[in-house]
Amino acid sequence: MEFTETPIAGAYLIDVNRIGDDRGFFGRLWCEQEMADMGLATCIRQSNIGVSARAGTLRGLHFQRTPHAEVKIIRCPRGAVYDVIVDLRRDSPTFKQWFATELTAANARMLYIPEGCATGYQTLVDDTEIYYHTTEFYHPESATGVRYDDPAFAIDWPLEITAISDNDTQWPDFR
Ligand SMILES: Cc1cn([C@H]2C[C@H](O)[C@@H](COP(=O)(O)OP(=O)(O)O[C@H]3O[C@@H](C)C(=O)[C@@H](O)[C@H]3O)O2)c(=O)[nH]c1=O
Repeated sequence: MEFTETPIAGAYLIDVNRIGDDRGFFGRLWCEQEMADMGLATCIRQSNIGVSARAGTLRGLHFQRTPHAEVKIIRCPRGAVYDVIVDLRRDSPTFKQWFATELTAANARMLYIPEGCATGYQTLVDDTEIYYHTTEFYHPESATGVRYDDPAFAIDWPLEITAISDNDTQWPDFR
């Protein structure tokens, strides 16, 4: 696994170290030891799938508040997404900054999102699947979000939005 810190403090891109041969390649998607060596979370409590039918679908931006804050580790085994993280940690040097990367089936890239950051994604092609781990159980009472078009962040999304939940259009302005 190859770890690259993003411009958001404590958030990492995790790429597969591809060991290739004439059949294709082999690589690790998860290794508790390598995560621990990097000082990253190792406790996986849930693994979730999200499937979106249409390109342009936007989900997010979501996070869980303390005491149920969680790390998420996201990848895209089918299709492609533009995945955004926003730093909501008031004591962070990158507070209110955002960062985006493309996660695709072809690049097999993962995004490690620390506690206190919200994440959301827009699908870039039809029939896209994301698969992600969380370090905390789902607690609906702690689950919340910030709006994709909140002027506090001014996130650039790549496509016209073709589908979004009512919840995700209604998160209040961030203060
Ligand atoms: C996250 C989650 C949702 N649910 C339920 C709540 C709701 O009825 C239904 C669909 O939930 P949502 O509309 O929140 O699904 P979705 O918009 O796909 O939510 C996801 O968005 C991305 C950006 C994330 O970061 C994820 O953590 C998750 O919040 O599933 C669970 O039962 N368990 C869970 O762990």
